[in-house]
Amino acid sequence: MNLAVDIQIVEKSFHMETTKNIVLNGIDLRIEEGDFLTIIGPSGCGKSTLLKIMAGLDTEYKGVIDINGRIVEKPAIAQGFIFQEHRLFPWLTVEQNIAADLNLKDPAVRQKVDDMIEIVRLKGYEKAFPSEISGGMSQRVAIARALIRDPEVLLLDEPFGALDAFTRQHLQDVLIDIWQKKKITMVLVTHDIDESIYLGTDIAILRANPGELQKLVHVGLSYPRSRTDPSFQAIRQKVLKEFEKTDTESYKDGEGI
Ligand SMILES: Nc1ncnc2c1ncn2[C@@H]1O[C@H](COP(=O)(O)OP(=O)(O)OP(=O)(O)O)[C@@H](O)[C@H]1O
Repeated sequence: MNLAVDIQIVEKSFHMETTKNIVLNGIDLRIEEGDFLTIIGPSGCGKSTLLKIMAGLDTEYKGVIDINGRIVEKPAIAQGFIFQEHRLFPWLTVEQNIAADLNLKDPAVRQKVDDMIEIVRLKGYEKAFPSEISGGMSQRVAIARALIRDPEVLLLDEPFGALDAFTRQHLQDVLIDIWQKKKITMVLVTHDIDESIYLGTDIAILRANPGELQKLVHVGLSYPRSRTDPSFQAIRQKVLKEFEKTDTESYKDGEGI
């Protein structure tokens, strides 16, 4: 396997009026091509900040992010980004949102949009507007819009956080399906331990104050996974144990999850 993403963050801090808040400290992580890294950790430990740095949305930090040999210095198509809320254009239909600035009249684009609609399971909703579809469907449109540009890495920040448990589980399966079909490197931030195990080839557990890598857990289970399987539960215990450690270590300053 080739190395897809090399993350070396020496320090990321935010400066308040008189204080300096060190958010990420010494994060050193490598993601192999085609892997699915999930990132979990207590609230405020810097998960979203880490993802934004990887996306090139935040460049004010000490360190370097390398994606397939290219240093990330600004947002680029190579780093697809999915936000918690879908951010679709309300005045465009599903297919127009997926195509966005690409010309839907171009037969090659039309074909790609149709393929994406198939992959994200939205056939029949091509002409619907965002106001006419559910939150889960909107998030699938957002994923299709990122994927149609063939990113090298897809970065997802709590993409299913606002959805109900049933929709969430369905979309986790859709995401696994996309990941397996497109063989794309994925990085997903979540608060949900089960989601991190269900999706990830590897789980990065962060602790807070400052955000540091507590543990990298290799999941090592085949897909599709069963949440009730003893091997799944064994990984869960392992992750929970690490969480207990971050709990006592991260909340020294009285922060809650
Ligand atoms: N633009 C900003 N200016 C100042 N501080 C910020 C900014 N963005 C984030 N922070 C601070 O950085 C820390 C990490 O925030 P971040 O959103 O990355 O954490 P998180 O782990 O994603 O949190 P959550 O799980 O609650 O979404 C927090 O203390 C937050 O207040």
